[in-house]
Amino acid sequence: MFNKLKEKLSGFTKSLGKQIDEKAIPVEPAQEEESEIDFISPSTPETEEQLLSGVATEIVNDEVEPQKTIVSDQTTDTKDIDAKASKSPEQKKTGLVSKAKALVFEREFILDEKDLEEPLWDLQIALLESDIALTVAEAITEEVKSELVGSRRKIGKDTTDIVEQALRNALYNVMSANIFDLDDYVRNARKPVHMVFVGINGTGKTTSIAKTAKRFKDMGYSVVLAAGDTFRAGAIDQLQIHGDRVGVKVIRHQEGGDPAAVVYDAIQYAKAHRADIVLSDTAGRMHTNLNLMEQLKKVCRVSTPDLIIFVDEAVAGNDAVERAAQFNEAVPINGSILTKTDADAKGGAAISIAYITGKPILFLGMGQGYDDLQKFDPKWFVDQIFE
Ligand SMILES: Nc1nc2c(ncn2[C@@H]2O[C@H](COP(=O)(O)OP(=O)(O)OP(=O)(O)O)[C@@H](O)[C@H]2O)c(=O)[nH]1
Repeated sequence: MFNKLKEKLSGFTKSLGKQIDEKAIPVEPAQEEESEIDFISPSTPETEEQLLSGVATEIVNDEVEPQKTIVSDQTTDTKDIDAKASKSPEQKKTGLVSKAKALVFEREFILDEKDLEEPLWDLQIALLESDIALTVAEAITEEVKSELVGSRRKIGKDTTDIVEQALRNALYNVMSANIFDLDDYVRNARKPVHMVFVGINGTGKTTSIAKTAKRFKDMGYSVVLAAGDTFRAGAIDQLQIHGDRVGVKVIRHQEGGDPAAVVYDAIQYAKAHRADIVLSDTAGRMHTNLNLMEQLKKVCRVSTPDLIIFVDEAVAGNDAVERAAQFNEAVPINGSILTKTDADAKGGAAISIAYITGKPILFLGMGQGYDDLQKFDPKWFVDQIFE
């Protein structure tokens, strides 16, 4: 999953990490420790021993005090304490010198806009090549820039950590638009909750309905399916097979019938049988097919769904994002399901779709089995990319 994207982001992280490494400079030791370094400074020879013995006494006292209680029942510790207390001034001095050295080797860096110009350009290209929509790629690079430019940052051994964290935050932020917990919603909503699934042909809409039905059924809800794709030959039977396999009722009419009537009947059935959830299939259609889009608007108007869920395949990249935006204009969607993420190397649609539509991703389809449905969580997603 997302292997190409992982490669590209890792390339960016490494090259900017290297640049930071080259730019990083040793830092002045912090104030407190500076005074300790002064004790061993050859420029103050008369006071050095005095000061040093003062500090050493403090250290020894610090170390002895808390252990006094242990001393009474652990005789071996007494030796330790004695050893510490009897360190020569030279030994104490060496301890302080090594402490000072460790501090001097800490490094920090400040990046300015110019430092980042080229790497951020490379990042933007890498994101575009991963099928991330232009506005989203710009938003990500802006976030990375604002996190890295200007502020003074200390670095540890691995400079790539800093870059990775900036990227993680940026990706998380663009993907977490209007986070919405579908499970909470269903738990609290008036029943039956009605969800209509929309999208183009062949992207995995019917399979996603079956997966969603199974998921809710496993959670203890009773689910009814509405075979609202009366347009495509075989679509009704296909949904029936899925319904039988996952063990939920399917309401169906004749092929070529009015989809709004099927959906209406499914809701009546659910009310009569106190079912919790109705999931309605609709005919796949291109967003450019105006007649079919008008028909979809009618289905959504007549059946007043609680949620309209857009389904598309992650492998379609930018096309999926564009379709989501256009369906959202026709019948305001509440969220998306992205299928076939298991076969998607680029990750562009998954990263862009929530940002572009302003509506959250609800689930990711991750295989052909009924359980291959992952509730979407931006943090989980970002972890997958950097695992
Ligand atoms: N690898 C993989 N395949 C999937 C996933 N979801 C669906 N598929 C497959 O995609 C194909 C199309 O799925 P359908 O559910 O029939 O697609 P649809 O959108 O309902 O198509 P229409 O009925 O033509 O509207 C099937 O072979 C599914 O098994 C997924 O998450 N991963």
